[in-house]
Amino acid sequence: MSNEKSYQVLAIGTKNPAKVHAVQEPLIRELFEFITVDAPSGVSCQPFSDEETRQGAINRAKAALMEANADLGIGLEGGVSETDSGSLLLCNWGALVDSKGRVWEASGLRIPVPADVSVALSRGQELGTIMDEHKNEEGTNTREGAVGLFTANWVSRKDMFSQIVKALYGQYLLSK
Ligand SMILES: O=P(O)(O)OP(=O)(O)OP(=O)(O)OC[C@H]1O[C@@H](n2cnc3c(O)ncnc32)[C@H](O)[C@@H]1O
Ligand SMILES: [Mg+2]
Repeated sequence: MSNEKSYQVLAIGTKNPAKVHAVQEPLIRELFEFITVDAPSGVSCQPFSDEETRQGAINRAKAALMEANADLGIGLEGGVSETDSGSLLLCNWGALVDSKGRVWEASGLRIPVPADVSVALSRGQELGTIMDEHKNEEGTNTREGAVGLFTANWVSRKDMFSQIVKALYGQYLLSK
């Protein structure tokens, strides 16, 4: 008789290292084989509402699961949402799906987008591009992200998405 435990395949619907590490770090002791998939979000590159961002996360999770023929799929999506007064908030969503079609959702930290960045977003620029120009660097979205820049690096993009991942996985465990 074998004592070996079986690994489940968890497909992560992105190749962005900030998001991939946000999934791998909290789940490192769980029995998962991780596969990264460049999954389409099915929404705009820069989601502009809570609902669009949430839908992007669900679409990515489902596409990753299908593509990798995995047991579980996870999607993480960043966007902005408008408040009643017209200002913008950074918003972030995650979704976990299983092969039976069940879906778990969680959203993360919301933080105001500074006025000058909001103006650039309203002109149609993508947040990642605006952040890169601001820092005069490339690929800030794969590292600290906008949330890092807006919090003096007290919260990184990975930390923020990790909390979403923990909330997703906890809900999934409770449902088993
Ligand atoms: O490869 P993917 O997974 O698409 O990674 P991404 O960085 O493009 O991530 P999203 O599509 O989820 O994010 C939408 C846009 O918001 C940007 N962004 C950067 N930092 C962010 C943050 O902390 N929160 C939300 N969005 C952020 C991101 O670069 C995109 O322009
Ligand atoms: Mg993107």
